[in-house]
Amino acid sequence: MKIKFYKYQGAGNDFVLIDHRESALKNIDTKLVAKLCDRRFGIGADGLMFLLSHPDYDFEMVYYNADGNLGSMCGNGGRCIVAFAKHLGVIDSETNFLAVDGAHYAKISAEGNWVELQMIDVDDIQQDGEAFVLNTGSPHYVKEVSSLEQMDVYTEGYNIRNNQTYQRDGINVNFIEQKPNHLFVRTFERGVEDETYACGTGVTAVAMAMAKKQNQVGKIETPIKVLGGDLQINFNYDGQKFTDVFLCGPAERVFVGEIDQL
Ligand SMILES: N[C@H](CCC[C@H](N)C(=O)O)C(=O)O
Repeated sequence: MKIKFYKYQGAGNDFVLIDHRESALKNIDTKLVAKLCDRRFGIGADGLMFLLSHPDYDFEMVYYNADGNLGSMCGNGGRCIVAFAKHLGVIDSETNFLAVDGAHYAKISAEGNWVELQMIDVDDIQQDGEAFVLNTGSPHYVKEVSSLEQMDVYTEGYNIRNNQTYQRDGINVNFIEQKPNHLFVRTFERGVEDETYACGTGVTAVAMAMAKKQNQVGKIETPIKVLGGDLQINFNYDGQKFTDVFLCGPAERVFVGEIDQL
């Protein structure tokens, strides 16, 4: 049986997308998803998503990490699946859809390549030494560093993700460097177990941690550069809680193909 798939990327975080409304793929297991995401033996992606229909929402997003396991929320994946839903004609310029961490509202540009995705409210930021730890739909560790361009993000990120505190459940590890007009961020992703070019829930966590660290309150807009491009985080912060959180950035359909051997 041939299964049609779409490849999308958002700031270089790349995904395989499958329209599962007609239930195309049966027997989805870890091995199959991991193979489809493999960059040598499969299509290649940081994650794989199914778009499903849902009685109360425009659609439902089901996200798997590249290792084949179900993931927690993926912000860039969420932006890409909104672009996919528009391409399929499931939505037009805005949507309410369901993901693993609950309902999400999003807006998409008329051209279909710029998505502003509302993320969950956050009111709990912990500290681990100098670093901040928070959950923006996925768990994140956020640490400020210097000379981030030269840093060995794989090794440093791997060591934190696999230390005694985080080894069991895993964590996504984000390193930040303050630049004059933006934050530069690099992320080691759980579930990919490698550095990716962008992480949406990660840059959301970064913007929140920095606002808290710098005692900023009010309506805050944070421009962020990642390896794969530019993202922006907007939210309100009253010193306790982050609300009206939006992850804004590009989402591009790269190619369409067929999986013909499963
Ligand atoms: N790339 C994603 C994060 C995926 C979450 C995953 N790595 C996990 O912790 O399950 C993002 O844009 O937010």
